[in-house]
Amino acid sequence: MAKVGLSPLDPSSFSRPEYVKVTNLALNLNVNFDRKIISGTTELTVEKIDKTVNEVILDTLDLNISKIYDAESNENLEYNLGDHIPDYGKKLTVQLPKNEKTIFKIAVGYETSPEATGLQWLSPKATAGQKHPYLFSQFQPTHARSVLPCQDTPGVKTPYTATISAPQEFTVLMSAIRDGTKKIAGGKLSHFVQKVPMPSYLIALAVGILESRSLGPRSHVWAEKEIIEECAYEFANTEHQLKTAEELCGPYVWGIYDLLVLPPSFPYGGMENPCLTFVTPTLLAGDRSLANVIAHEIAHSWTGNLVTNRNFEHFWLNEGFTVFIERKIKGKLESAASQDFDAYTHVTDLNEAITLIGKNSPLTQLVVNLSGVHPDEAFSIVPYEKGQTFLRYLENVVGGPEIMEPFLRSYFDHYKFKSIDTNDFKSYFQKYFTDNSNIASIDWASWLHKPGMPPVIPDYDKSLALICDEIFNKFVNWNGSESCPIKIKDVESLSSFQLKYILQKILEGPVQTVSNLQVLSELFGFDNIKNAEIKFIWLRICLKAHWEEKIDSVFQWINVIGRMKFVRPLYRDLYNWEKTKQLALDNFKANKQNMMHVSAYTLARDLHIEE
Ligand SMILES: CC/C=C\C/C=C\C[C@@H](O)/C=C/C=C/C=C\[C@@H](O)CCCC(=O)O
Ligand SMILES: [Zn+2]
Repeated sequence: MAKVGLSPLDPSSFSRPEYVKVTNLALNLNVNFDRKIISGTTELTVEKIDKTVNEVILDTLDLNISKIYDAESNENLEYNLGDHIPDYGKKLTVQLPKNEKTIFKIAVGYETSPEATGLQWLSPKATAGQKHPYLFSQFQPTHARSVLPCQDTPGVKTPYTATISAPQEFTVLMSAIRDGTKKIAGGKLSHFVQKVPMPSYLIALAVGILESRSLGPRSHVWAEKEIIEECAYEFANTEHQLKTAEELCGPYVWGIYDLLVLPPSFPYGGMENPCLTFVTPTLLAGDRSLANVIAHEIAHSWTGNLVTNRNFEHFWLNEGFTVFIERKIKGKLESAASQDFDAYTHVTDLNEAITLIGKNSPLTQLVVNLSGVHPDEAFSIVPYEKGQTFLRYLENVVGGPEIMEPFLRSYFDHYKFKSIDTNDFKSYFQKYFTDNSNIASIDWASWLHKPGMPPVIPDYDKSLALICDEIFNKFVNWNGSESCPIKIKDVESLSSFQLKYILQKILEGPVQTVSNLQVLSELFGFDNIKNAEIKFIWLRICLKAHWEEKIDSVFQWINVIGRMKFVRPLYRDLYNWEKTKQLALDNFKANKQNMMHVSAYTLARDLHIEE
């Protein structure tokens, strides 16, 4: 059911940019760690699209508004705040000055709530340095409205400037070009400019005690000093990845590409905030093996950030394209076999996700209906993996990468700086390939609108998987009485992705005995494994085997890291084992105040807790 007052163009926003549209944002905000609030003014430039309309509609969530005024005349403006709709907030309707102008500057004075869903305020003990607090944001999909009044829909893109005041010793970073700092009494001002129009969900802010290291001509990595050298080592290939992405996609328009490695509670692997990708420290494997997430975030510089889904019902346009490009970068930097291995092994993940959601659930369609469903609730890997599968299928139909890649560059160029929906993509594709008779066979309706697994799974190169299948078969056919049939020499040349694939097969296969798992653990050194992807699957295998000694390790890990990709399945596994069900519920209750809103919100649903 659609929620009252939400837009017909975007079921997750109150705003109506088709009448009056925000065209620029200027933030002037102060960060108060003691009160856990941000306060100040956001100035919005708005333009009448429909000259007969005299009000602008904005999204807000838990903002305490003190006044709204015409920034040019300083005259107060009338406004109305609607009823609070859980998860969506309040519709803010501002009456525009009554004159002949079509462009206005309105300023909103306000402060945020300490519970702002788009912010995480960390106490010193949740940081590596342990001495100072830390603040970071995560606005995708609809949390920008908890920090600034805005048209919080990806259908609206604007440039922004910001002046942020914070205590002197802190570094302030945003998804923008840094434009200098100035000392003031009791703190400092940090200035930012983002000239490229972008949606509200890409505005980002982090404030902490940070250091940086250069990664290349247009990149720095930022992190707390305790992990900065590790980060500089891990992400040393960033410039190679950027150059490869540019060869595939066209010019990089954002100027700089910096990385910020956040404290472990960050809920995602990475977030593609322009000029400053946010990443989880769970990428720090020590051997650069998880830097594919950086390729993913770099790819977003075109897919999502330059060409943006009009609303989150078309999220696959952001994420399916991004995974497709990420794997192409991998193919160019490593090999075609590893590109395909990545795609092939994720078919299993897609299947697992679809089974969990329900193979007939409309949320497993590529294009979803989000009326009455919050995007955070609908989020899964389906748009990522089903989306990339569709694009790979289309690539095969049109004649391969040599034909598809020029199309991709043309598509990015055609729709750059715009927000589009699936029909825009479809019509551009059909027009571009109008002379290609193969495209008549594409069953668009099934691909886009049917739930469940994709209609076609492309014939991927499985050479790297076959090596793993042999090792897996040896292990599962082992009765445990003779010595383990897997030897060091069988596994030492495996990549961490191959090891992960073997473990995934073990997880999906029959329950293992603890004694067989002990042998496997010694062989691979799982007790001290640094690679978070391996650690994750390994702990799931241990829980499935009801290996009681490992329960503590699981809780220790999920109480430190916040990455939902790992934390959610582990909580679900704990919930599904009678011995750990109540422990999981108690642990969640004890720790949810340390989690970001999105983690607490989705975990409460996973654990069937009525909030
Ligand atoms: C069908 C889905 C419909 C709507 C979802 C829209 C937004 C989802 C929202 O919850 C925000 C997602 C943010 C994602 C950020 C990063 C991911 O790419 C990370 C993926 C998982 C990981 O690696 O940790
Ligand atoms: Zn992504």
